[in-house]
Amino acid sequence: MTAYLEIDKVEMHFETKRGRFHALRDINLKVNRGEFITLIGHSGCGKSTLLNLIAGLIKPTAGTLICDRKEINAPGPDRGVVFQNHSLLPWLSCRDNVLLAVERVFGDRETRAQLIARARAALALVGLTAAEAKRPHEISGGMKQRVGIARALAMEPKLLLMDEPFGALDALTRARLQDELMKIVQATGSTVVMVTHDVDEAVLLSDRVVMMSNGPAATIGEVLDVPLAPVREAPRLRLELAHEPAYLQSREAVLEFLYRKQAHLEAAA
Ligand SMILES: Nc1ncnc2c1ncn2[C@@H]1O[C@H](COP(=O)(O)OP(=O)(O)OP(=O)(O)O)[C@@H](O)[C@H]1O
Repeated sequence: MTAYLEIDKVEMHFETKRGRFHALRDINLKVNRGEFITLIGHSGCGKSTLLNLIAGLIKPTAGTLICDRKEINAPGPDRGVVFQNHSLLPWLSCRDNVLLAVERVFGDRETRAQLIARARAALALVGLTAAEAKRPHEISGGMKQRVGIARALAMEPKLLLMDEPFGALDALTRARLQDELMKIVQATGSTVVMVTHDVDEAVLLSDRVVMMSNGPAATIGEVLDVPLAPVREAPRLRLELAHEPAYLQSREAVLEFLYRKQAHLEAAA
């Protein structure tokens, strides 16, 4: 089976005032359709850079990224992106923020009523029907983030890219949105690549946790297969997992990588 997303020998350098900066080296990763992947690593190791490469927002210095057999060289509606800061337009209602994205993808082949129906369905999926007419300043941080997710989902992307989508939220809101995301993934079967700093979030949600080494010239250090039933089959239940050996061992493996293996390298550098 060919992978849905294929990252092959990717290198990323940035030209800076102080010369060339080697951000990523020899990144190789294959993601299958329907898989949920998280990228985890210490701050500055290049997680967002890798996500931006997949989104097509930046181009690699070397190597190739292929999505659904086509080389990625620009952003596209097949890849929906959710950033940490919702980036909503403040003068538009929640519905119109979502509608804007929907129009870009489906505007040339659907009526306005159909486009509005799509925007409303996406807001319903994240539980925001009641807030449709509100503008961003009238809703909470968690709700804004849900509008951002609705906007990405409304484009029906085959690949959902999320850069610390819940990073700015309090722990309870974060847990609620993680649960919601699991339900959405089950309903849509989306393939997801998500950047996170949070070990529990990574293990709770993913089929595989991709652990990155420290930069400069960061690369994929280890990939952990999480031996739990995939979220796309049934949302995982956090309270049950708290005592589940497979969950606890996975969590320990990620902590070990981040705080023992990578901490040593950092100290030695
Ligand atoms: N446009 C750019 N120009 C120069 N250097 C950059 C650029 N973008 C990122 N970098 C550098 O590349 C490295 C990786 O940055 P990136 O934002 O991808 O890390 P990250 O793992 O997402 O960090 P964090 O977890 O703190 O968000 C950092 O050292 C950063 O300073």
